[in-house]
Amino acid sequence: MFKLAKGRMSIWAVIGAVLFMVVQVTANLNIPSLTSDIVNNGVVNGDIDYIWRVGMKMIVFSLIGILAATGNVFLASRTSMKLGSNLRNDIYSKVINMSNDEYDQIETSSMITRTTNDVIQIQNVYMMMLRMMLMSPVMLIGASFLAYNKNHRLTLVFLVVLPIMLIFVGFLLYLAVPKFKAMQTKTDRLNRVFREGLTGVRVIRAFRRDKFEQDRFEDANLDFTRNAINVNIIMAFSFPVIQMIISGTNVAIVWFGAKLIGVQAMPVGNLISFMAYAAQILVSFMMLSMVFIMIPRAQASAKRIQEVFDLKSTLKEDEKPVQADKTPGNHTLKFSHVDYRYANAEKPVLTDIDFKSQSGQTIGIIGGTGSGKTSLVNLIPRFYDTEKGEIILDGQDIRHYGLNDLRDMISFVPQKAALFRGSLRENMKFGKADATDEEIWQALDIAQATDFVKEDPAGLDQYVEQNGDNYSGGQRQRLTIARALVKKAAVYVFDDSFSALDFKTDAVLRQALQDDEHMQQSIIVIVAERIATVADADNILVLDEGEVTGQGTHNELKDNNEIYQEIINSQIKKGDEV
Ligand SMILES: Nc1ncnc2c1ncn2[C@@H]1O[C@H](COP(=O)(O)OP(=O)(O)OP(=O)(O)O)[C@@H](O)[C@H]1O
Repeated sequence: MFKLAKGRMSIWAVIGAVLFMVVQVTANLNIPSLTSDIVNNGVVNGDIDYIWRVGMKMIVFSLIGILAATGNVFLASRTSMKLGSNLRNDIYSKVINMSNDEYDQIETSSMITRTTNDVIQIQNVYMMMLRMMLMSPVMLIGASFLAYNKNHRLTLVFLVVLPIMLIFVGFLLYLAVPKFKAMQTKTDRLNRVFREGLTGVRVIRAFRRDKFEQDRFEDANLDFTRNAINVNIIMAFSFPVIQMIISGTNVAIVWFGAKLIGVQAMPVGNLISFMAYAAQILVSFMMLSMVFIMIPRAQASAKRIQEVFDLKSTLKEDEKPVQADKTPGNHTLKFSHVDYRYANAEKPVLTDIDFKSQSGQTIGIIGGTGSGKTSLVNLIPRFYDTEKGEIILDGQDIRHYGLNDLRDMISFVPQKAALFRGSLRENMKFGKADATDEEIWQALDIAQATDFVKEDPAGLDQYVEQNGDNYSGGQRQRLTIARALVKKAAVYVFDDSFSALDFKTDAVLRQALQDDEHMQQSIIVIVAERIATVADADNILVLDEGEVTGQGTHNELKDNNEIYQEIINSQIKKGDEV
């Protein structure tokens, strides 16, 4: 937990909070002594002047205490909130820069809980620590010392009370800590089920799984609620017990104190201040135990956050990266006997992938579902790294380029069309921040998106909802294609990006790509399940179970590749054009 705070909290704010706390405790500890003074020397002797003088002192100490407490709360809150904010930023930046292998290791819902709920636990516990954890021992020691000074014999009461308190707090910790710790994993489960339900709501409705999903959610919710209720029961049960212990202590103090006053072994005022110190001792003891209840939960949260930071990047950056050539023309791409295996997978998903291409050429990749097409293209921008073999771009192993430099050379249209909430213009500028409207319209033209974009009078200012939900599947695909085209790259990868387009649009779009001057100077990689989409490619790779069973032009493969023929036959049967 302390490791997480290192460098993310202002040391000056921490020192400031501690100093304010010391001032606050000193002021608070002085007030009971002044009370006994005012009673013993002012009230008992009827000395009004004395009462005024000491009274004024009490007011000054109270004001100092209030101001110091305000300063302490301000600095403690500020620096712990800052810690929370820094942690969130760092987790986000870690996640954004993760390789897909690392990303696959922690579920998205858990990642969200870690960034929000877990960070809040850490932030709260630091605030408590700066407020109470440091204050309690100082107050405990100070109050005990001063109480002992007021009357040695009365202090013996604590020899009975403190062990009772210790046993009770120990019991409380034993009951509450596991439940507090479990809160985080239960929050995770609740978020996961909720998230799945939300993202898959249409599927759930279509398959009439509403009841099943509702039960699943209720189950997770009930589990979470039960735990939360148990935690609250324990806490609710603890307060009256503590109150009872405090009241019992007061009764004992008054009982024995009265006897001491009776035999004139102690002045009346000392009894009053002794009771105040006793309250301070017990309250600080309680505050300390509360912190000890909260720390294990925060530690569990800290462990979960640290797990994210500790994810080792499998993507190693070259210490002396070579400069990438981002100018159009003259680019080459070569896969040299590439194997790839997902983390923890038994066998490679890609074996001995070998092909080459150059600017102006289109590579088609075709194969059945799960044959490894997406896995293959994901290797080009280094979303994952090859297990064996090399991918060579412009004569250099892609691992020799800086990661950002490499990704600048590639424009990628992922299988799942993802758009972001904001204006269409903002979405289109994703790959080229300074793109002009003209460039954007040109890309929309090639992507066959101009017509439906123009239907909205807001044009490029039209609003894109989260995930691009206000567009149809085909429209979303065309917009993601346009976004990729706005970026001027050496390699364009279209991962099954034409699947939601009708045949005509698919054909017109591909023709427009071929006619575009910049595209003619780039390498185009098109992944498809439809023969028609890749038929014009200069080289088509036929993938089957991660292996290239053949490569060549449409006509070559049509004649001599069995799998290609099977795909053609299956699509002819379905009535598709070839
Ligand atoms: N993140 C992952 N972790 C583990 N295995 C994966 C992962 N992604 C894909 N796979 C496995 O790799 C194999 C190839 O998947 P891939 O997505 O590359 O196929 P594909 O040809 O693109 O399929 P589709 O056309 O259905 O998208 C599949 O068997 C799949 O289960």
